Amino acid sequence: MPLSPARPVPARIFTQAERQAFYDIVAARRDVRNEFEDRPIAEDVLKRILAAAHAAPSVGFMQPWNFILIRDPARRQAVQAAFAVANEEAAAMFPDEKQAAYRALKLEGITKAPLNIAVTCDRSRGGRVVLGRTHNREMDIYSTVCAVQNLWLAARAEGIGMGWVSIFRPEDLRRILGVPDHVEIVAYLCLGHVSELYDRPELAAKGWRARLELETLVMEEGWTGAAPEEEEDQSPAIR
Ligand SMILES: Cc1cc2c(cc1C)N(C[C@H](O)[C@H](O)[C@H](O)COP(=O)(O)O)c1[nH]c(=O)[nH]c(=O)c1N2
Repeated sequence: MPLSPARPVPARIFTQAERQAFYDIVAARRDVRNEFEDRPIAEDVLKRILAAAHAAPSVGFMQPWNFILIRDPARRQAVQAAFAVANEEAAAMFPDEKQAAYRALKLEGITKAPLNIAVTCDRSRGGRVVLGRTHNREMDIYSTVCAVQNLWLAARAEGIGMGWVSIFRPEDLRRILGVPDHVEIVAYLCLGHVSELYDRPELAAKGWRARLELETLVMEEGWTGAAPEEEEDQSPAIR
């Protein structure tokens, strides 16, 4: 395939409607646990979502990710069982007065969602010395998280809900999925069509934790001290 010349081409200017569509998708993305419908995701849709993930930035263009697609009900049952063990341990970590509220939350859609995806980071890809990772070894993990966020937004654009489940003993997932030691499991994701979604984070809707005010998080020129936590804002549209 002929390569295009190695110099910049004009940057496309997006229309106001295109920009707004992007911000609407960002604002309407949710972490989904329970609203999954029981119908498969079409292969062409899945391909586009994965292509969006693969278009993410990565340190030294390392592209350290793999996407393990998990559809087998028996394997998802095993993952669900691993979650249940860890979730019981998790509940016990909260102060007594929060444990009942924690146990009332639904924190995964592993068997309800028709598709699970484990996103991994191959820490050996691209060799030992990677451009941009020379002074911070975690940059390949951060890159993989960028891919997860692209995947999450693309899924929402396609009408697919996604939930991230992180309440596992890492060694349990590694065993169930047969992941080798040099590869880190960065995210375990549940995906499926959704026709209903919360209009704000479910944890906010259920009173677990409120969204912080953006203005309290922005600092000028240097660290000026974290502000005390404020009242919930109502997740306004981004305009
Ligand atoms: C790294 C990471 C890990 C997790 C999550 C997210 C991220 C980024 N979230 C989802 C999280 O609770 C959710 O994103 C916030 O509550 C905000 O809600 P929205 O994503 O805006 O709907 C999440 N949710 C859940 O029900 N079980 C889980 O184990 C996790 N784990």
